[in-house]
Parts: sequence; C-alpha cells; structure tokens
Amino acid sequence: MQPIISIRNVVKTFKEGGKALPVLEGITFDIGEEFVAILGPSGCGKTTLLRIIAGLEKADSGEIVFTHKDAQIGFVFQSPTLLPWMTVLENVALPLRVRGMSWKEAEEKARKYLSLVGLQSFENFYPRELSGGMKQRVNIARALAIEPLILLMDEPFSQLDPLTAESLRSEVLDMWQWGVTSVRTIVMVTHNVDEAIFMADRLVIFTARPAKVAAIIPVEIPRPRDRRSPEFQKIEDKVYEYISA
Ligand SMILES: Nc1ncnc2c1ncn2[C@@H]1O[C@H](COP(=O)(O)OP(=O)(O)OP(=O)(O)O)[C@@H](O)[C@H]1O
Repeated sequence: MQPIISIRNVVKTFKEGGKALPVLEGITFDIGEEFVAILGPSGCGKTTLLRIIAGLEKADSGEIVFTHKDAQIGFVFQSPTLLPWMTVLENVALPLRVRGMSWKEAEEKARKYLSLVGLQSFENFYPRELSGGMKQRVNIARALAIEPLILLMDEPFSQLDPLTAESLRSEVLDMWQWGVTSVRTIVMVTHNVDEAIFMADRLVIFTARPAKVAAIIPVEIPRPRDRRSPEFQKIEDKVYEYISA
C-alpha cells in the first residue's frame, strides 16, 4: 500500500492543573488511499490524533508525514461549526475566500458542493433555519469545497437521529466510492463499531488512554454491506474482543 499519511511514533501528553495526562503513547501506522476508521474507548485520544493530523494540535514527539506535501485536508467536526450570521452559501464559500478565491468563484464552487449534498435550494438560509442533519450536510459541503485529498471526520454522525445518520453515511460512502469528489483518503473517528464496519476499509483500534494501537483489522466485505451477514458479525465480534480487553 502506497501511504498518503504516515503516522510515526506520535506521543502527546496534556498538562492540566500541573498534572500530566498522557494521551497518545507512540502511535504508528500508515494510511493509504482508503477509508480508515479509528475506534477506541471514550477519552482515549482519538480526537487528539485527528487534530494532530490536521495540524490543529502539536505532537510532543513523533511525526506525521504526508506523501503529497501540498495536500489539502478537509475536517468535519462532530457538531456543525457554522457561522450563525452567514448564510449557508457564505459558510461554504468562506474557506475558499480565505484561500484567496474571488467571491464569484468561491460561490460557484460552494454551489457545486451544496448541490452534491442535496442542499442547492437552501443556499440563502441561515444555520438556525436548518435541521441538525442539514447543518451536518453543510459542514460536509464546506469540507469538500476546498477539494481536499484527505477528509478527516470526527464522529460526524453521532449527533444525528438514526435515520438521518444512516442516509448520510450512505451518501458519504457513495460520494467517496464513485470518485465524484477530490477525496481519496478518509479518516473517521467513531465510537460506533457498527458504523465503522459498515463504512471503512480498515479499522484501527486504540487501547484505553494513553492510547496505543491495539489492532488493525481489515474489512474485506463488498459494499453495500449487510450488517446481518456472517462476515459482518465475525468482524464485530473481533472488534469487541479488543475493545473489551
Ligand atoms: N486541550 C486539552 N487540554 C487538556 N486535556 C485535553 C485536551 N484535549 C483533550 N484532552 C483530554 O485528553 C483525553 C483524550 O481526549 P480525546 O478527545 O482525544 O479523546 P477521544 O478518544 O476522542 O474521546 P471521545 O471518544 O470521548 O470523544 C481526554 O481525557 C481529554 O479530556
């Protein structure tokens, strides 16, 4: 596998009120052109690793090596982080403006990605006028609009009702699988074992804090995956062995 991201011996300790909280204890693995899900017990450091990959947080030691030095990275946060005083269109266009694009060009691109997530007729709405699922769609459109090679997602479906979450999962998978976006690599942090097996090519399982890689499990089941199939169940059992260990 040709790596797109190499995570090499990443160590991170937070300092809180004079006390050291070791969070990541030497995380090493490669991510290629694939969909990787990171699973692990609550508070073990999954989000911290994602933030380090995105450059939002600094590792104490170790490194993250990107094969494509100028690769753009999109980030979808757990809860939508839209600016309330801007319309949907302006929210999606903003990161493009920040990158130096004219408003006209930025809005054209924003419209393209809003239509990809099914929100073309909501461009003049404000975030408060949207449902949770629609806000998360805008968040996804905003991350895609910068045309990233790498998409990082932090529990993107966990705040949505089950039906909305399920349709968004399939939509994200479709967009990625059929190559209608620039994204070649997806890294998703999740608590949800079922969601990880449904979506990912490989599962990276972390131990409890301080996190180490406990196991890497490939999911070689053709998509769309049937959660009731014996192969699916077998992987689920394997994951729980590591998670409850
Ligand atoms: N900026 C920070 N300063 C101090 N402690 C932090 C900071 N960010 C995270 N932590 C702590 O580091 C630990 C790991 O947090 P992190 O959010 O990475 O875990 P997680 O595995 O994503 O958790 P969850 O699954 O519950 O979302 C937690 O105990 C958290 O309280």
